[in-house]
Amino acid sequence: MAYETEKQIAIKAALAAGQLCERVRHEISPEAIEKKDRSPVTIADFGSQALICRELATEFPNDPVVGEEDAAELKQPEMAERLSQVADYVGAIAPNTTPDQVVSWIDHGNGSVGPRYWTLDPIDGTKGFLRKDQYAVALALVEDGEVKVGVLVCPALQLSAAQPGLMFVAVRGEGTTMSGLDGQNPQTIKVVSSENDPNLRFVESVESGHGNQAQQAEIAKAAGITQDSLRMDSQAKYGAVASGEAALYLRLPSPKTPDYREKIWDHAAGTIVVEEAGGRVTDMHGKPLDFSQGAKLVDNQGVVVSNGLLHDKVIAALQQQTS
Ligand SMILES: Nc1ncnc2c1ncn2[C@@H]1O[C@H](COP(=O)(O)O)[C@@H](O)[C@H]1OP(=O)(O)O
Ligand SMILES: [Mg+2]
Ligand SMILES: [Mg+2]
Ligand SMILES: [Mg+2]
Repeated sequence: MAYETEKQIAIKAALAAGQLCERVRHEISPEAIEKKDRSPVTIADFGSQALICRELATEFPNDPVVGEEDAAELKQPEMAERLSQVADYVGAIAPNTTPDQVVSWIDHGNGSVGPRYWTLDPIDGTKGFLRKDQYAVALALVEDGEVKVGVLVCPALQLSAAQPGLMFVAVRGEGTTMSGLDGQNPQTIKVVSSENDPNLRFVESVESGHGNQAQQAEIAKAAGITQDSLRMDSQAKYGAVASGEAALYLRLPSPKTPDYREKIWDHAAGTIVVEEAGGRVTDMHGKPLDFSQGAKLVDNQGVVVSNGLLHDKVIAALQQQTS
């Protein structure tokens, strides 16, 4: 099987990072939420990136990693205490970790997009993380602009009666699986395959500023969706489409930030998870997402993620609106 080592290492690293994030999150006090104290997400973000980069640097020393975070802030003298907190959390999983190692692992994520690279969002959906809603650890391997391996660890996601905590894993040409966070018994998943499916609904961000909720509602309606949207933080939305919990995910540019360009780490892992489950991912003009241009998807605007069946209808509705 292709990319077997990459897949196994990515799973191991993302699960360890998810474990660290959950430990930090369980310790968030209600007062911290009240005060809008962002330190828990800072600690978990840095710890997650450190653990994943440590694994990738050891196993694939020649592969650049394009991670969301860097250690510039954490290296400041006034951040010494924060850095030692991060080192303690990382050390619980990778014993004897020093603060210097943490800094150098995080900075391993400062790589550039090239013919082969990894991209990492150590916590996608920081607002969801702090609200104790959805968030994801998202890791993907990209070669020649095409995502080849994607892992999404969603520690708070619960789609059936089972325990919360789901992992989605996809390898190009080999399908997508979903499992619990023990990684046992991965099940192959498929997108919604009929227009009569009760899950013919759409997902969108909780954050109104990350999209255009009014336009998203109109387009979903034009595509034949009659149910209200399901709002969810993070790339967990891609997991919802891949597993057939929803048929469409719309992320249209917010009128407040029309020039916003999406980041590669916010979409790479999710894209392959949906495509390998039988779905489609493009921008709002129907163009494939181009992961070869740098950290931003400079040639794409908005994102449309579907079960495939609905895709052309959605793009046509968008074209009609703007013509
Ligand atoms: N104006 C914007 N439009 C779309 N996405 C945004 C915007 N501002 C921030 N984001 C990104 O949305 C992601 C969260 O998505 P969701 O709302 O679906 O959970 C974050 O990674 C965040 O990036 P950043 O970390 O740079 O703020
Ligand atoms: Mg993100
Ligand atoms: Mg993030
Ligand atoms: Mg962020």
